[in-house]
Parts: sequence; structure tokens; C-alpha cells
Amino acid sequence: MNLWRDISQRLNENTPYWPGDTPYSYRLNSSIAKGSSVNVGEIRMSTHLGTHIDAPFHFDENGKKIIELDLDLYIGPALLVKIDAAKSIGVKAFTGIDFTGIERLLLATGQWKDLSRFPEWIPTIDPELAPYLADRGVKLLGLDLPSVDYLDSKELPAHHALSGCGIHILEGLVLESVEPGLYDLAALPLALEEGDGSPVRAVLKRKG
Ligand SMILES: Nc1ccccc1C(=O)C[C@H](N)C(=O)O
Ligand SMILES: [Zn+2]
Ligand SMILES: [Zn+2]
Repeated sequence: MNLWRDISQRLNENTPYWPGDTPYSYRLNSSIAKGSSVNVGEIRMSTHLGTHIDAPFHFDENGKKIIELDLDLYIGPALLVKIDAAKSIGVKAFTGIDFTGIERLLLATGQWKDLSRFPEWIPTIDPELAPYLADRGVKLLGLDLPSVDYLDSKELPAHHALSGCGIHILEGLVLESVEPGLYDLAALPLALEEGDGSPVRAVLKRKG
């Protein structure tokens, strides 16, 4: 009877990380096996590891930090759509998809094929998609890729376009074998005051 389905990447020392960034590590600073009364761990990781959200401060020096983001963005109804991702994901990928009233849109591109390794290439979100989605009321865009821009992008046009249109970004979802449709989503960030990004535990529950 599992109502909620986990769509998060597991965090362990093998979790793929952005090249050059900080991988995940965990150690016990206090250990029952070594005579302590309790096990107490310490984690170290990039704020952009695995399933995570981007705060605008990630790509904009004056952008909002994690603690300033509206929690309502990350809990509520979400539409999951499977799209054919060619080089870039543009308006065309959405023909025939009705997302009237949808504030949270999740894209299953299927382009991060081996989740045990960081991808060598990913498609990008076409910046022109940002105003198109914003016009239709989308406020959160989640996807199964480690970035909305090409991996080697320095200008981050999709990040800026989405953010400029008021659309927030959720990356690194695990959407393989999840049916398209309407769900309830919860993917809350940690209460990181200085956060440029935050890991989230993203979960879905089928609606209706
Ligand atoms: N971890 C990094 C280290 C260096 C440079 C970029 C990153 C990113 O994660 C950026 C990515 N575009 C992101 O959307 O989260
Ligand atoms: Zn990120
Ligand atoms: Zn990003």
C-alpha cells in the first residue's frame, strides 16, 4: 500500500556528480561499534547532487536563495509528460498536451539513460519554451536531467530564461517507468539559508 512513489536518486558514494564538483560522502563521527553511545554521521556533498532544486542565486548573484523560495512551488498537483527530446526541447514537444491550470510540470525525457554515471550529453531546454510555459501558468519545471542547459554551457540561457519568466527548476528526477499523468508532488528543499541549491526528496502520488 505505498501511496507515495520515490522519484529521487539515492545518495551514496556512487551517486554521479557534476564533473569537478563535490561528490557525496558520509562518515560516522561517533560510532556505537567503536564504543560511543550513539551513531552520529556527517554528510558532505554538492548542493546540486542527485535530485535537487536550483535557487536563482545559483546562476544570478542577486537571485533568491533557497530559504526565500515559496514552499508552495514544491508541493501540489503536477503533470508528468513524456517527451521526445531531440537536441533541444522546444514548444514543438508540447503540441497536443493540455496543461491548463498546471503549475508544476515534470518532463520525462529518458535522456539520462544510465543513472549510475554522469551523462556525457543531454538535450537543452529551448529558452523560447520559458515564456510559452509561463503564459500557461507553469511555475515549476522538473526533469530527469542534471541541468536544463547543455552540460558545457557557460551562459546558462535556459536557466536564465526560465527564472526570468518566474519558473523554478527541479533537476535530476528519476522518472523511468513512471506513467505520464496527473500526480501530487512533494519535493521540499532543506531550510538552507545560504542555499544556491538543495537536495530534495521528490515523491509522487497518483491523482484520482
Ligand atoms: N555543479 C556544478 C558545478 C560547476 C558548474 C555547474 C554546476 C551545476 O550543477 C550546474 C548545473 N547547470 C545545474 O543546473 O545545477
Ligand atoms: Zn542544479
Ligand atoms: Zn540547474
